[in-house]
Amino acid sequence: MNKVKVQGERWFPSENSFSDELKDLWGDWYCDSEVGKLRSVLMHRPGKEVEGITEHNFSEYRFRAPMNPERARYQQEALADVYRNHGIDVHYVQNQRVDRPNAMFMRDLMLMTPEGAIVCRPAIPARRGEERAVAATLASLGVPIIKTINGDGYFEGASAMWINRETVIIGTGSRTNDSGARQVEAELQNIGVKNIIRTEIPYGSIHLDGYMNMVGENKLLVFPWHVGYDCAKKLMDLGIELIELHDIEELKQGMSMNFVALEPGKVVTPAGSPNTKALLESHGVEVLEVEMDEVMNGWGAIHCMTAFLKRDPVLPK
Ligand SMILES: NC(=[NH2+])NCCC[C@H](N)C(=O)O
Repeated sequence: MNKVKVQGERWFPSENSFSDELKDLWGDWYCDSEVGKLRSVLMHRPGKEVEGITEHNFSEYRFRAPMNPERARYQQEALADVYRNHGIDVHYVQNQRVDRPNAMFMRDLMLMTPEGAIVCRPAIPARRGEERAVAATLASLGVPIIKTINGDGYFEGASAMWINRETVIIGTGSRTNDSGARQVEAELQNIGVKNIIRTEIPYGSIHLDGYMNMVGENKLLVFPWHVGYDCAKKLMDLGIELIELHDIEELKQGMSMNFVALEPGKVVTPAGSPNTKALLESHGVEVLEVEMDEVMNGWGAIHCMTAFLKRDPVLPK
């Protein structure tokens, strides 16, 4: 008589959550804010792709002016040195395409979350495809990819801004459509984000970081004429202090809001915007400056070039 035996031991699933196991199984990656102490970033060193940007073609790539590759690399390296000097790990994208001059603006290609990265889908044809090398690099580092924007959606990382573990702003406009925004919202809800503030990005801007940026826990620098009233109201109701920057020349020409917080109350910012610097200092923010004029010819600066891989958590008030 052939007896099939039930094996003595049962194989039970682990009831641990993904985030309980993230550190052990993948690595120490996390981001739920723009200001929690910065530990690790992903950048792309401008390679061959920026060597052919001239007077004749710069606007095709949505650059502001031709770019001197050597100077741009030098300025990016100076920024990376500031990060390294603050104990931040700087990782670089591997094997990026050589026909995508905007690839250095890493912010737009991924959005880090507490459980891993969302790989974006850039909106403009001149950028589409940059995300593939980013996905491969994330995989090789061991950063989980929790979502890749697909279907008819497009979404760029700078269309979202973390306020704290429970709150994220998402802006739709020329770089993020409703489908892209909904895909991101679904992922954020899945990992416990409670307040998603949807807002419209004005015609004259492409990303949220063109007119808002966090400088400390519960402290947001804004250009008040761009922030929708409903968005501002929701933020204030959540206890977020809005600091108003009024200098449109510094904001647009000097990209003075395009900074990265190294920790709450300490930012590294493009040099040359004294009014913004004074405003930040008057709110107790320490400001480090780095020359960025060459990089700015690509119409991006410090915040645009820096994707976060790890920040310390920031819990809601
Ligand atoms: N996060 C940002 N603000 N990125 C700016 C990207 C600039 C780039 N030339 C583009 O049009 O895509």
